[in-house]
Amino acid sequence: MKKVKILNNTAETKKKTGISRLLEIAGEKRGLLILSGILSVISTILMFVPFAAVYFIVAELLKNAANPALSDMALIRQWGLWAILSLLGSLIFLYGGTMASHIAAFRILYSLRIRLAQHLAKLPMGYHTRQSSGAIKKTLELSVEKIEGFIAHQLPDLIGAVALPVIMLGTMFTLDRSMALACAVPIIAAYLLQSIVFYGEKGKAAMKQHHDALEQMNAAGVEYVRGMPAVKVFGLTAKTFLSFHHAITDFRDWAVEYTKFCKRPYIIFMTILTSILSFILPVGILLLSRQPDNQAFALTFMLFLVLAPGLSVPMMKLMYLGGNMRLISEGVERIDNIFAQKPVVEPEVPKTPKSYSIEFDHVSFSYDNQDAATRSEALTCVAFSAKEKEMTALVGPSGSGKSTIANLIPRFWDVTSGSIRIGGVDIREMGTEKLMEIVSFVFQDVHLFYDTIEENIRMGRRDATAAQVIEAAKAACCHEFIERLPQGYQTKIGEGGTYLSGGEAQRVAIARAILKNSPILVLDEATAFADPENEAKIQEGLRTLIRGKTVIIIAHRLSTIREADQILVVDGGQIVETGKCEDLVKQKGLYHRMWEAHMDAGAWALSKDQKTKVVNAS
Ligand SMILES: Nc1ncnc2c1ncn2[C@@H]1O[C@H](COP(=O)(O)OP(=O)(O)OP(=O)(O)O)[C@@H](O)[C@H]1O
Repeated sequence: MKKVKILNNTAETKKKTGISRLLEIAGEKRGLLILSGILSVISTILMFVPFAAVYFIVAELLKNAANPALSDMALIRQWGLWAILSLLGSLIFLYGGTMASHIAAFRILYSLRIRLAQHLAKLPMGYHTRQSSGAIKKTLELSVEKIEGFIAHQLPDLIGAVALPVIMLGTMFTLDRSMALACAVPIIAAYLLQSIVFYGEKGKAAMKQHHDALEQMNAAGVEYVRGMPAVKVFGLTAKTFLSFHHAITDFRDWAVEYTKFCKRPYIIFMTILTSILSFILPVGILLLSRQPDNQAFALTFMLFLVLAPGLSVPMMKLMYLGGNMRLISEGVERIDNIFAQKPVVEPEVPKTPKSYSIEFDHVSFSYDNQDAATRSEALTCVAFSAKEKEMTALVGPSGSGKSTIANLIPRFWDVTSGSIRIGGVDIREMGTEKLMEIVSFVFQDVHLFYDTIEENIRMGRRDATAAQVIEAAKAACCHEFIERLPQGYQTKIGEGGTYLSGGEAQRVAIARAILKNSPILVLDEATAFADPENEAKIQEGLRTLIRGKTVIIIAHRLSTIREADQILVVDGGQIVETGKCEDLVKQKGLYHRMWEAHMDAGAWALSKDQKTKVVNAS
């Protein structure tokens, strides 16, 4: 592997910021970039040749000003030819340089996005709940895209914009120091002004605000689009959906403030740069008035007048680059912030469990995204063991901690104290890859990817054949409805209006889990969306799925877990009752009350004459 340490999340990489960090990132494709730089410099030098040609042609004409017929026409034509050829050559080298920088940029972009995506997948769920997906999306897309712009376009421009003035000023100094100084003074002054204003603390703070405001706007925009059903139902608009509205107005306010902040220094900078001639003219005229017969000086003066305006073009480029660079640097900092997030800790020597029983050993847990002052434990000293190949059900009121217990098993979060063991091995000593291999999860909200149904099911096992996918779909009772879709298993979800109902999506998720066939299965509200017909099918799918597996199931409908080997009743983050259904009903505790409510709910019917019952069937 080549030098790709650049964006690894080490403390070392965190040290560099700004342009040096950008160059470090660009350094991943150093060879291509050096080639691009060399080609850009050659192109710049060639661009300078027409100026020299003009100089020599005019010198020849001036030499024979008294009798132009004596001018060496062959020499003049030769210089004319050189001017055209060098201009063409300059364009060819520029093309080569830009190609090299683009290839480098897109390779860097690719590897950066892949590494970012991989790193994000390794972060604990706590990070993802803390960060809005809009903000992450902005970093993944915009900030990375800006780096591409920097490497592909701005880096070669930067080399050209530095090389050209250096060559020009160098030539000027060899021709006439006083006039070269008159040229250099306004340029230095303009740059000092720019760096003081824009690179000062205020300029840096403005760039941070820019990214913050943009991130908030992105996050609120994603929220607005995601919450469209609620937006419609409650008649919200982009104006009345306040967080979105505020994000937009904040960004507008920032833009107005920043424009005000930049206005004056920008105008001064532009005025100085575009008026280099007004610095040279007085110096040149003064010197010429002292030696009116010096033809060579007159020629040099003329060359300065031709060259000087050309200096302002690369200088302007440098200014725009400076502005962009500040924006990009802030974006890079955000990328580095993601890399600096600690992934789920992996054991040095991963252990493999011998069996698939699950044991919660005095587990306490609190979510770290809550305000420290008001933070409370979501789970307190939870202890139970789920035997291998048995079904353990979690029931309890809403917010009691059932999903939290389930989410700790695949290490979406790590326990605050205590430990969770699978087959006697602490899950933190197991290696997440192994853990993910042995645990399947059917979530409350099924997420289907924008892909074919076949690929969505294959997510359970990447190497499954089409026949195995169909077999799993049949077992999960989804083969029939998939066959009815326009392109069967090749139908893309979300395309051409193909969407699945909640129950159908649940069955696809079950098919995935059947295909994965892992020995431990966590089912969170698997029948939450089901209508009676769907529920029967889901139950049938589940029966196939759970056979011979250690199952942890959270179910709202108590009837679905009647046969469970063990029921854990959770309340206020603690396990308050444990046993089989009939034993718990006899205990006359919380489960008994829930069971009664469940029975009531079964008999409940909607009628104008009956009073509405509020039933919590959990
Ligand atoms: N990501 C989170 N960040 C902070 N707090 C959370 C998070 N998820 C859940 N909680 C809190 O933890 C507690 C337990 O929530 P949990 O989702 O485990 O309950 P539950 O029993 O599964 O509820 P339900 O039956 O309604 O799904 C609640 O007080 C909840 O507000």
